[in-house]
Amino acid sequence: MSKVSNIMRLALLQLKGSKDKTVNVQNAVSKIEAVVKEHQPRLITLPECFNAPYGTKYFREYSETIPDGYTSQQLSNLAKKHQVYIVGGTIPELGENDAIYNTCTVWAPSGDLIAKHRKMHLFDIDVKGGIRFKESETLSAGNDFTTIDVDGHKIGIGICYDIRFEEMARLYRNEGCEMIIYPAAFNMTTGPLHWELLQRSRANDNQLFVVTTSPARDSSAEYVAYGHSMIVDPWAKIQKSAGDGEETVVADIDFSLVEQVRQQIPVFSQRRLDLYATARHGQ
Ligand SMILES: NC(=O)CCC(=O)C(=O)O
Repeated sequence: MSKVSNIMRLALLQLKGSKDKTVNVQNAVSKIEAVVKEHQPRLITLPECFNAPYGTKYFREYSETIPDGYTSQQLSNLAKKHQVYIVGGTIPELGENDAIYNTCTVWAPSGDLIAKHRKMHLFDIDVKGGIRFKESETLSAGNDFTTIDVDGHKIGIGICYDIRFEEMARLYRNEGCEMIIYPAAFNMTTGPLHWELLQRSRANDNQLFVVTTSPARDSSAEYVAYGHSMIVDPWAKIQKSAGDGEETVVADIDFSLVEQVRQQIPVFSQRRLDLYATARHGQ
């Protein structure tokens, strides 16, 4: 599709979570209604696991089929009602053969599901004295890369831990993406160390926009999310970021920055691929 405009208004909803799925989804619904009324964004993003508590013991209980489950239907209706794109954070998805996935749905203004991204890299870490988490205890990994087209702009989708894998972001850049959106929920151990660093790194390496949307921080939750949803531009500058509480971030993305950076610092045409693809590759 040809580019309709270089400017796109985005709204990132950093939402409070709870153990009540209906409350979580209705909170998202009311925040979407409010931001549409006040700012008319073209694209709205939600956090990772926004309809459920983030924890391996909860994923199956809260899981739903896509696109006929309760959460999907709410997002589809809103996208259609307000003629917006919704990158619907993630929800635990009940998939084929009883497998559960951490899945991002993307809804077009027609109300149609235009993409479904299953988290490809499961969050399995054990930081001594910090955090141990093992998504693979209950989740299966997705195997497919996901890109969408919004008004002629190609956007890649990843989920949280996926951001640590530079190869995935590189692949999206090579496919022509100008932005990568990661619904995410970093934590209080790795968040302060790596959250901003990873976003600015992926943006800088690939000369594109990086957008993350986190749940709001709730210090009484079993998993305490870091917050600080963020938009980083292709110069690796933070365009806008949230604090740690419930917050809506609205920003106008200027996609012409992508081409500016790529022309002025043309690393992608300067790569010495003739030298990198050696026997050492992969060691
Ligand atoms: N939900 C996640 O994938 C968390 C990733 C994370 O916190 C990290 O440090 O990576």
